[in-house]
Amino acid sequence: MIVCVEGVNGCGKSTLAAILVDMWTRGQAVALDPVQHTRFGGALRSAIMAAESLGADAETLAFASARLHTATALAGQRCPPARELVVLERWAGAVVAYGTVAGSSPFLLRALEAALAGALPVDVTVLVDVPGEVAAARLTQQTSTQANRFETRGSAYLERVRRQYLAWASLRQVPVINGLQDLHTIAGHVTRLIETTAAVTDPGGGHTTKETA
Ligand SMILES: Nc1ncnc2c1ncn2[C@@H]1O[C@H](COP(=O)(O)OP(=O)(O)O)[C@@H](O)[C@H]1O
Ligand SMILES: Cc1cn([C@H]2C[C@H](O)[C@@H](COP(=O)(O)OP(=O)(O)O)O2)c(=O)[nH]c1=O
Repeated sequence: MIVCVEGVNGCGKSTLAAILVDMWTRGQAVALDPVQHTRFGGALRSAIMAAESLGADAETLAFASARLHTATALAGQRCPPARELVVLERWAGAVVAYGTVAGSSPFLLRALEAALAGALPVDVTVLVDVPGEVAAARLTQQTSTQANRFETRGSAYLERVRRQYLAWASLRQVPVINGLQDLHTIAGHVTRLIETTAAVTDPGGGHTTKETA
């Protein structure tokens, strides 16, 4: 089972991914950042962050390339069986939302979105939605990790990315979860979506997750 959590920086993806992994009872569960999952992706991300002036299409292509390489790596390990859980922090939605705000060509974005969708069979995708202001405030409070250049552009930038994410979710019928709710309520929503999908893909598999409190 591959679950993808999309959303702007600070919407709660990493925290939610950790909760989902912790709640999984069927088999192994792992959360991963598909950009940095491989050494190649990590190196690309460092190069993107270090680049002084990177054109929008070059930047979008580089992010997508890192993600596509992760798809190859996951396929090499064979895609997870229904009893295992992989939670991806962003996939194709990020390319569209961040890429649109960056000013990438719509043709390139459409092609990359299709390539990403074809590269990995994501079972459940959700968008965790928070206003840019809330996301920016959460990021300012975070002291554990060093902010990247996308995280220091402020609430207006995050709000623009959020709007693109919402437009994408509406077009692709991706469920939108209100990220202002309590984390366990959010995890409960995602768990129900996972259970519904699991009932179709692994009908005899029994309960997927622990009860949410
Ligand atoms: N639903 C929530 N309510 C309140 N705070 C939250 C919620 N989700 C995440 N946070 C907090 O917001 C900050 C950013 O969360 P994080 O999971 O790192 O976001 P992301 O991975 O999307 O950048 C963290 O300090 C986290 O504890
Ligand atoms: C253009 C573009 C930007 N971004 C932005 C959003 C992230 O803040 C930043 C780094 O991505 P990533 O390493 O996936 O996430 P994070 O640092 O938030 O854990 O790049 C993408 O993720 N994908 C894209 O296609």
